[in-house]
Amino acid sequence: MSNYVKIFDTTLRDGEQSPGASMNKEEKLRLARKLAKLGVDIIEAGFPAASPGDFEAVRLIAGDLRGGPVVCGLSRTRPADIERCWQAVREAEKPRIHVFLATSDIHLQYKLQMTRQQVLDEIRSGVGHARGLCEDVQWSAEDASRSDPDFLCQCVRVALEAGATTINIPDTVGYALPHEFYERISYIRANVPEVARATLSVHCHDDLGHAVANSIAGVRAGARQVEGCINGIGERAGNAALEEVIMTLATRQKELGLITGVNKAEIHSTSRLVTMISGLPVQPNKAIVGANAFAHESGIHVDGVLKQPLTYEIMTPEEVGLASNTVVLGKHSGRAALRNWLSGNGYELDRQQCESLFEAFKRLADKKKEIENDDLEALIADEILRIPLRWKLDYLNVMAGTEVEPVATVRVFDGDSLRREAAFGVGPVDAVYNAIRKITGTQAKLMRYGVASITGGVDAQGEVTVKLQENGNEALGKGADSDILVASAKAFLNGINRLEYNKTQKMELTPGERQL
Ligand SMILES: CC(=O)SCCNC(=O)CCNC(=O)[C@H](O)C(C)(C)COP(=O)(O)OP(=O)(O)OC[C@H]1O[C@@H](n2cnc3c(N)ncnc32)[C@H](O)[C@@H]1OP(=O)(O)O
Ligand SMILES: CC(C)C(=O)C(=O)O
Repeated sequence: MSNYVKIFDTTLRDGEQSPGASMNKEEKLRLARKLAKLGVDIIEAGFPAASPGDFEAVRLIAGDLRGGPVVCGLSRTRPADIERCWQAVREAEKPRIHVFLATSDIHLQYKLQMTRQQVLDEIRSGVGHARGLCEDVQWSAEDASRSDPDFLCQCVRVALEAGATTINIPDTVGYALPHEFYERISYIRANVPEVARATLSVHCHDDLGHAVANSIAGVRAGARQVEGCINGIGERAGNAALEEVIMTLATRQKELGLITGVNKAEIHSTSRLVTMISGLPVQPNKAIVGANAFAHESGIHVDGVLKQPLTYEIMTPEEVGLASNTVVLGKHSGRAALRNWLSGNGYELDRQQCESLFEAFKRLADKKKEIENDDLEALIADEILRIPLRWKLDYLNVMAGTEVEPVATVRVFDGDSLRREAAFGVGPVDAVYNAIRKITGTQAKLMRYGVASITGGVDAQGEVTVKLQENGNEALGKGADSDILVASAKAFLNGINRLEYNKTQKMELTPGERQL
């Protein structure tokens, strides 16, 4: 038996069945081209009988892709659906009609309202009709994992006799356990030996979170096509995430002995395109393509990864198309992570400086979820360079609203003495800044002003970052407070302190500040 596993992508069909993920034909075409670049073997482009738009999308993709994957359309066993499907895929270099019919008693009794004999007849006529139009016909036994195994085998036999070239065994409602799914595929192979003439395929849903495990169980039992969607999108809880299937086969190739034709370096960009087009975000902890899949924060992990990535990475980020892994600085970071950040950002601190920066960093990390470059730059300025705090906010009062011109009264410490001024402005922040300008006499221009919240909730701490420029000198200022006007005043005064310090020290802008 071949060790090549065909990858059947149904992001454009089953993936599109995710509520809210409908795609227009231009989006589908764009994604189909990307999937072709990813190197999947089959693209299920849609369900042509579903709507004129889906018919057009499948037709467009079939006519567009050259030298690449098989282009497939889904169809019920009804003659009109099959004709419509053929009309849509016939221009493809390698067209496929995919006919499905449910085989479980639950579906027969309640949904199809058909007897087993009627189902067998319908498979024979539907697959036979499709085969009369197209050389490549796939038949799927919807709800196969809940079907009576012997009746399922009978259906498979009929589909093969009618000309099916691929037999797909779906776990439509994600009910199977991996060992059961393995047994089901093995049972079909043992009881319908003629299935060896066709490609045996698996199509698993994730209702109990076993879609990928069941797909791998399927190929271990002899299936040689795996169906799924990028990012694991799809009906209800989704389909098997193809990137996980692909990377499982690649990462455990020695043990499984199976290969695919996928260009793995395209995985990440394909995932991003699917997110963009479907509008379905990827959870950060999602395997392979989640934002945290190659990110490390815990000190012990970062220390290990910096010494040897193999300690905590079972595949390289480059393999799946990411430039590198990321080290995230936060509450759980250790000194190795901080030293790594410092050397990467051009700082040479001695041991003692590193220690005091590390302590300040941990104090900040207890308050703030993620530590950004700006935060570390500010800590270095405060903890290592120890910029003197000449100007310090004492209090401020602001009057603003729809009917008054904003006016602020601000009192500031100048060393040990106090100074107070009032000023108008176009808004409350501008009024505060004009009052501070009067007090400090600064000529600094405000080049950038940004607000971020440090904590959540109504008592969130707001953090203001400003970038100031005066006579060619630039400096960052930061201030945090639950009142955004107070945070703004603190940031402005912090920037003025740093500008004055720069003037006396002729201090260059730090690398982090220069990037801003
Ligand atoms: C497991 C899967 O993912 S299967 C694919 C699911 N995807 C979709 O359904 C998306 C596209 N579907 C559609 O746009 C519509 O359902 C259409 C156009 C196909 C059909 O619409 P309608 O004719 O209004 O039928 P409706 O959707 O209400 O019901 C489905 C009918 O198809 C029948 N049916 C279901 N599966 C099949 C099948 N494989 N072969 C033949 N008939 C089937 C049902 O028994 C039902 O028949 P009934 O109307 O005689 O009761
Ligand atoms: C049409 C088939 C393959 C399907 O989507 C399912 O059974 O989940």
